[in-house]
Amino acid sequence: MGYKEENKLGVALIQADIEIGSPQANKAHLEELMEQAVQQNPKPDLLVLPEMWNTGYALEQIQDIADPEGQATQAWLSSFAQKHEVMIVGGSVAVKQGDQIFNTMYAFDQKGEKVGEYSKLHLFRLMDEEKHLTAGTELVTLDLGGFQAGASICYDIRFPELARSLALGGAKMLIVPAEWPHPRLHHWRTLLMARAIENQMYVVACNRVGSSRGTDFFGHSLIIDPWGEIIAEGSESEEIVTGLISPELVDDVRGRIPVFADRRPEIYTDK
Ligand SMILES: O=C(O)CCC(=O)C(=O)O
Repeated sequence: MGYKEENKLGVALIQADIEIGSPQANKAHLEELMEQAVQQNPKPDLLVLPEMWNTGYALEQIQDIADPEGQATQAWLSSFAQKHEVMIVGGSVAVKQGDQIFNTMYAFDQKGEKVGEYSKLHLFRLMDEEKHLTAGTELVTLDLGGFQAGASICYDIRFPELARSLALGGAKMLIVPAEWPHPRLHHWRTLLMARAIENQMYVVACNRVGSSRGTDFFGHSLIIDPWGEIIAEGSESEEIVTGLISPELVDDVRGRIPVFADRRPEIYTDK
């Protein structure tokens, strides 16, 4: 049994290392960690994986190793979710659609039904993403057991407009799979904290660990509450980071400081 009876959601972030360019090895490794996560007592209700876990940033080979239509990834996530009766936000994977490659998140409920998918909107030029990937075009909110979760991926958190739009659309949680490296730990923690405080929403962020081609990824996966308090934070090693979140706290914080009612959109510029 999970946490359902208390109207709370138990979240487990799978803070894993990723082997660049090796989708099969990464899937097998993640599955081991996910098995460990669902053996915990109480069992988490929701698992969240890191960004681009199938290929890592093997961008020069990405046309050859991205998952065609995301089919293999979706079948695997759906079957794990159904078998273990757990919701999964499957981080993101490189997905091939025709000649284009997207950085795409898939989410499933406990019955293995797809809840939604989201492709990263903001491509990260520092890693040449825009040379190899195609950006998504849609805002996505996932219904995770009645808890509305806005979708974002890594670099997306540098764009406060995205989290604000998702919050205005009803999201009470921001989900953030990432491959965020040193030396920008300060940016990662500060931006995530800010997105939580300014939007009075949970932030659930799963970053990878380990090194690829001279880049060191620091983990520090975070679960932050709508008051900006850290519920759980990962180390720099592989681990499962867990925490309990409650939709009522979002309403409580939004009731205490009515940021959304006090906005002045008629004065802000759009562009
Ligand atoms: O914005 C950053 O500093 C890191 C972003 C990133 O690594 C990514 O989007 O993959």
